Amino acid sequence: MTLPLPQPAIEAIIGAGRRMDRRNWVPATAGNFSVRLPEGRVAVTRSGVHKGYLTPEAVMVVDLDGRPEDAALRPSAETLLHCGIYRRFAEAGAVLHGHSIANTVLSRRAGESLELAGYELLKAFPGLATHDASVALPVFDNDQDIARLQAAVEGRWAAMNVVPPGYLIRGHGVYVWARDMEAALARLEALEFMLECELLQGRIG
Ligand SMILES: CSCCC(=O)C(=O)COP(=O)(O)O
Ligand SMILES: [Zn+2]
Repeated sequence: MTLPLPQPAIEAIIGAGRRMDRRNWVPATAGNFSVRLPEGRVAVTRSGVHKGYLTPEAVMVVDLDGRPEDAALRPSAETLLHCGIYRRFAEAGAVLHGHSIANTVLSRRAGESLELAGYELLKAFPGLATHDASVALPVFDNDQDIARLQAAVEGRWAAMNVVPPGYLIRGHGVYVWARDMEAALARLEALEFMLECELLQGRIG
């Protein structure tokens, strides 16, 4: 017997899409979102829909290996990246992926990581109580083979002492996670704010 998809998870995902669309972070059908459910289940957006106009039917359930409960439905093409986050970080309750202009442009110019330092909004990241700090966001080369991309992400995580709750994919977008959807949105907004600052600073020199 299949368990129901809880209404709060559906509402959190639809609300995230609307909020990110208002900021132009999910153009065309870009972006995907998920919420961890009990019993090893994950609510995730279906593939190929506009994330600013999600309906309850656009949210489905997969397991922690990305297998859909309803084989007739196609989950996000990037579901394995969401599942990788939930498998690795027990505290992760929601994952957001967006394609902003700032994260796309800056990730194309970055090396293996992008450092954000001296921003008050760094406090949106765990363990940073002051602006006098920095976060090195990992940057991964884009790859249409999502299982291979997830393997690269896991390889980098394994070599890090502290893993920041986010990363960039070059020329593609950002992934951010937190304990729940509200916290993930706050973290994403803080991160995108800092990325926009970096972009503007690059323009004015
Ligand atoms: C037109 S966006 C290309 C795919 C992508 O990067 C994305 O975020 C959306 O893919 P999904 O399968 O989740 O709709
Ligand atoms: Zn994407």
